[in-house]
Parts: sequence; C-alpha cells; structure tokens
Amino acid sequence: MHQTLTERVISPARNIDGSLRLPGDKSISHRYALLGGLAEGTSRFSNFSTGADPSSSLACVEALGATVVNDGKGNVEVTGVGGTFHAPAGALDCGNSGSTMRMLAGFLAAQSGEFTLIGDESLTRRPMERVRKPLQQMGAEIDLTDGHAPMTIRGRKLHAMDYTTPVPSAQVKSAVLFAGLQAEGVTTVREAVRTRDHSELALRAFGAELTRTVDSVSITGGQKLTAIEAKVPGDMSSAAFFLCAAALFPGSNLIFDDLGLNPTRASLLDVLTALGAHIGVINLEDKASELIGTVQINAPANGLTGTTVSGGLAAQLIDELPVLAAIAPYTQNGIRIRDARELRVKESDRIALVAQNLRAMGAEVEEFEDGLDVPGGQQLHGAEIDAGGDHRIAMAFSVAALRAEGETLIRGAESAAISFPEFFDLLDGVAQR
Ligand SMILES: O=C(O)C1=C[C@@H](OP(=O)(O)O)[C@@H](O)[C@H](O)C1
Ligand SMILES: C=C(OP(=O)(O)O)C(=O)O
Repeated sequence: MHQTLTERVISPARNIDGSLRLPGDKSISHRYALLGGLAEGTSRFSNFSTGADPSSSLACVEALGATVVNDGKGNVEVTGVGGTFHAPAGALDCGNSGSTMRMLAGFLAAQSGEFTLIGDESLTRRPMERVRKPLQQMGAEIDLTDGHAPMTIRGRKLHAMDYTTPVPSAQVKSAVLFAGLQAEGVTTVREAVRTRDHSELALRAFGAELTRTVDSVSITGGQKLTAIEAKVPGDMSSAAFFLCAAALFPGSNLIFDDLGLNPTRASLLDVLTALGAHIGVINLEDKASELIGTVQINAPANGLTGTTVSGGLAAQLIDELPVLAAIAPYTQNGIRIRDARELRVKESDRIALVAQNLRAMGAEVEEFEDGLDVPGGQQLHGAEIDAGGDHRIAMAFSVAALRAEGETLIRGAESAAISFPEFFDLLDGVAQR
C-alpha cells in the first residue's frame, strides 16, 4: 500500500516484544511548563514530553516573558518571571491543546493586562465556558464567542472561592487552583470523581502548600513558587497503546522502564488485569511526588475476556478509552463503555469516530450518547481509517490494525505528534512481523 507524509500503512503483527522507555507525561509536562514559567528561578526538566501540545505551553510562557531553552530531546530549562507575566506581543497560540488553554486561563485570570488565547480549528470547537464561569466568579473578566475560543481575559485581583466542578475535569480543577494560588483567601475545589492530581503534586513540588481531603483540594492565595529540577515520568497514556497491543498477542512480552504510575492515571493496568492480562510492577519510586516504576505485561494465553468501564473509572480512563474500544472486538465478551460523554468534546467526537472507524474495519458496534458497546469475538479487516486530526484516534486504530486481516491505512497519522511523535517508530521496534 502507498503512503504519504500524512498517512501510515500498518500491517498485521505476529507478536509484540521488547522494552520501552517512553517520553515524558504530557499532563505533567504542561504543568511544569506553566508553573516553571510563573516561578522564580530556572527550572530544569529532563524527559519532558516531545509532543506538540506541551510545546504550546512552553511557547505561551515564553510569550509571557519566561525564557525557555529546549534541546528538543526532552531537556528543557524554563526561567520563570517570578510571579508577574509580561504583556505578550500578540495572541497566545494554544495550538491543539485544551490543557494549555484551560490551565493558562487560570494563571492569567489573576494577572493584570488583557490576554487573548487562540487555538487551531479543533480547539476552537471545544467548550471553554467551563473555565470562564469559575474564573469570572473569582473576579476576572473573560469573553468567549459562543462558549468557544478565542478567549479574551482581562485579569483582575481575584477573590478566593469554594467551587464544585460540574464535569469531571482535571483541567478545570487546575485552572481554579492556579487562579486560587494568586487570589486573596483560601480557594477550595471539590470534585465528585478524583481526576488526575498532577497540578496538586506539581504545586507542592514548586513550594506551594495545599490541603487535600478525599474529594477536595484547598490552596491559600499569595504563595510564591520556586524553580525545581525534575525528571518527567514516562507517559501512561502513551504506554496505553503499547499495553493494549501487547495484551492482544499470546506470547507477547513488553517492559516499560520509568513509567508514570500516579494512581489517578494507572487504572488501565487494573482494567487490563481484569481482562486477563498479566501485569507486574516493580522498582516503584517517588520522584517529585509522582510515582514511577517498571511495568511488564504478558497477554493471556486464551485471549482477553470482557469488561464494562463506567462511572468514575470512565473519567479516570478518559484518554485511554479510544484504544480500549479499538481492541474490544478481539476480546471474548466485548467492552461496554458508559458515562464517557466527555469523549464527544475532545480533539474530535471520539465516540462517533471510534464507531465509524471500527465499522470501516468490519466490526459491529453500538453507539450511545455517553459511550459504546463493542461486542467481542469479531475479526477485523484492514481498512482506510480517518483519524479526524485526532492523535488518540490515529494511534488507537494503528493498534487495532496489528491484529486485523490485511493492511490498514491511517489517514491523518501525523496527528500522533500532538502527544507522541515517537509512536510509529517505537511501534515498528516492538511489533514482530
Ligand atoms: O489535565 C490534564 O492534563 C488532562 C485532562 C483531561 O481533560 P479534561 O480535564 O478536559 O477531562 C484529559 O483528557 C487531557 O488529555 C489531559
Ligand atoms: C484531550 C486531550 O488533550 P487536551 O485536552 O489537552 O487537548 C488528549 O490528549 O487526549
């Protein structure tokens, strides 16, 4: 099959075998970029994500006066502005990154001046009212167009507040915490489902104090941040593609060194174990409060069973759901996903696009407003996949293609670089053909 720069042909694999050390976690990299940009002093990060999204966060803090030195190989130095951002020369371009736009909004809400945040076509379709509302309640003035970017923020002296997030979103929680860091008084964020807590851990690493209960986090305003040195753990959401690929092939053996194992991010290991995969974790270490370790996966001899992902688990696994759905036809009993309507407002409508692409590969699938039913026991065939400009769709279907009959053409494969530019090379390295 012919491929171009934006296309990839994936041929079936016989097995998955090897060991991987993955580039740094995208979520943690964003937080280190933004907090490092505001802090006093020079932060030094190694294994920083090479994805385009964290680069958008770096570019934004640079435009706001921080100095960024990036060797493009994961070593990044950020010299922060020491508490007050400078007026940028123009609009702040968040690219494809929802994390950048929403979390940066939290920082800028308390900074004096007017800031305009823009993004690409996909980001401009994503809901931003969810950050405008709490930040406005704290005192900032924020304009959107019909709930969407461009976002214009006129920063103000903020007052603290007690906020319950209406949707499970670590980005919204983080935006309020970053605003709260600079507000007068104690800001509390409550959430029904504990979403990823990298902001809480990073704030502490940069020297801020916060208090936590099972379902809330509180921060006192007016605390200063000090630069840190940190190694970013390997990205579990990137590992997900390889974990799912390995789980499909009896006889597979894959090892991940220095993988991020933050409990709010590692539920995929439990789900794959419930499906029958054998997973071992050793060498657990606590680095800048983030857990890392070595993970080994072997597939079950008789294939994966089946499961339901719903409730809080769906929220915690939100970025891993496309790849879980993409391997579901190869399980015995299928995978049922519910309570995941947030998937519809990611870089694409991930429920619709997963269903469309599974059908293109010959699978039966039922689409629900908040999820999917993918029956098991189905053999897929190679097809043309439309990634819809969405990195996680491109990578999820590259994994499904490994067990399909015939070759699969992934259109829009370049989008993998949003979170994981190394994906296709690493896949070639571990897929035995
Ligand atoms: O906080 C983060 O780093 C992220 C939170 C999630 O988004 P939401 O906060 O919109 O759920 C996730 O989908 C995204 O990839 C990264
Ligand atoms: C949804 C994602 O990221 P963001 O919201 O930062 O664009 C993602 O990486 O899957």
